[in-house]
Amino acid sequence: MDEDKLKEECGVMGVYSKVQNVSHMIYYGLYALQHRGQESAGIAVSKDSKIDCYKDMGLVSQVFSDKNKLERLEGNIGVGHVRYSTTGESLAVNAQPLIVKCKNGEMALVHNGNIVNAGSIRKILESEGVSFQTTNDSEVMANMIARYYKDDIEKAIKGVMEIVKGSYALIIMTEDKLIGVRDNQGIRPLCLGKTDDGYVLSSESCGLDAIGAELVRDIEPGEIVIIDKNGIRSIFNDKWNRKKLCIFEIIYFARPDSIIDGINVYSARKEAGKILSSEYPVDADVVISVPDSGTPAAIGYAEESGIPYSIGLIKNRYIGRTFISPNQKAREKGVEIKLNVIKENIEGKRVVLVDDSIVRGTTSKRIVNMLKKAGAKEVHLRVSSPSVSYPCYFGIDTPYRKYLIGANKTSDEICEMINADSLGFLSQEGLIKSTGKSDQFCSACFNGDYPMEIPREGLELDE
Ligand SMILES: O=P(O)(O)OC[C@H]1O[C@H](OP(=O)(O)OP(=O)(O)O)[C@H](O)[C@@H]1O
Ligand SMILES: NC(=O)CC[C@H](N)C(=O)O
Ligand SMILES: [Mg+2]
Repeated sequence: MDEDKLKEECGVMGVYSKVQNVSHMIYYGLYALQHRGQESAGIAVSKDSKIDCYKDMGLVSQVFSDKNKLERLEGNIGVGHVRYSTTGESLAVNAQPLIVKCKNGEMALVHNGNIVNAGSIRKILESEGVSFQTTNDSEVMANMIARYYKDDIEKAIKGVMEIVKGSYALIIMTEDKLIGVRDNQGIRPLCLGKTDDGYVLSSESCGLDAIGAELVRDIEPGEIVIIDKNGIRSIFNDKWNRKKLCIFEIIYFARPDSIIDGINVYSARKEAGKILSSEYPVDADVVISVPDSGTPAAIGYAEESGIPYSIGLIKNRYIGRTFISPNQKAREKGVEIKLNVIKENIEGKRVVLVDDSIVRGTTSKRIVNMLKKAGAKEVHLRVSSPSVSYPCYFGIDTPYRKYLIGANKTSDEICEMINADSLGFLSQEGLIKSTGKSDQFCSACFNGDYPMEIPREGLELDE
């Protein structure tokens, strides 16, 4: 894993229509899911037993800037992907959808998640004569499904689900079917929507909203949902379906206008801010957020504490969500380009600064100093999640453990390092409470309690 990356995800989208071409719908859906991955984008459609695909490096709008590329993708079933790599470099060859040969011709697959035993499965498949076009883990799943696809694809998928370890929200397209799959613990999200003439699968419900589809429900852990000309049906790989949704989806990844597993992301973030205020109250004059993802929690903190909310930092909207830079110095400069202070709102004031998470500490260190330089009298940092102390092996590109500030420093040490007047992290109990659900989450980044055993090869990420 590249030590300079922050963290993101991948977004998947699939549309089945009885009557119309779907590439435009997938395009707009991916546009809404852009925050989940900014490295590459692609769309594949199926028509007359033939799959057409276009993918490249860049944002959705850049990859499809020439609208002819979209026009040429004709078909009434389609899948799309926005990628942030976890396994396999960030190269065009690793962009998705992946197209592989199978029983009746071809199938396309898009994947969000990370397979922790992909390396050993890959070796077995290679020894059986399977050749790979990419270095990513998603192709291991695609090739395995294709290989076991003898009579029906559902059986093949079920078989693969028993062997593959890790997290996956998959959408698979064959010549006549659109299939959604969620891993046995539902670590990564996937939801189902309905249009007038068909169905949609999307990583988040904001992808459905973008194309006017109605949210029907979330795909269950271990569920395989099959959409074809006969309608929709599901089968279950019910071996271990114990829900373990990635809590970081709720804290940071997902868009606040999404609903995931029945959790309204905006409300959960706001509630986290309220709980944070009761866990770590402070006398102050103003509450400000670190935009964008810290804003709902800051509003909650202000509401609960009675301290007025104001805008203290402006984010340059032309800078991507996660600022990726070649080295730490550039990354620190990056925070200054990305965020700037509104001096009159903080000058001479005791400021409560609310962010959703601290990973390396780059953002908070820089911002506290920016605020002090601009005249803030005191800066009290409040973080609406616990301290990130363990790496993720299931799709979140958190850095090596040695770069995780929470793995190496106590809260007091972090406070001193970032030059804040006080620091408070939301408790794990407070975080779970903010979701309004019982504990059905993977919170391994905070407590090291991983949802499955991680094979030796998976741990290589942390070496
Ligand atoms: O401690 P650090 O390593 O600096 O990482 C934590 C920061 O990164 C994320 O924001 P990001 O800039 O990725 O996106 P956002 O604009 O959506 O908040 C997160 O919201 C924190 O602000
Ligand atoms: N972030 C993701 O979900 C990435 C999917 C897949 N592991 C890849 O590297 O392409
Ligand atoms: Mg942020």
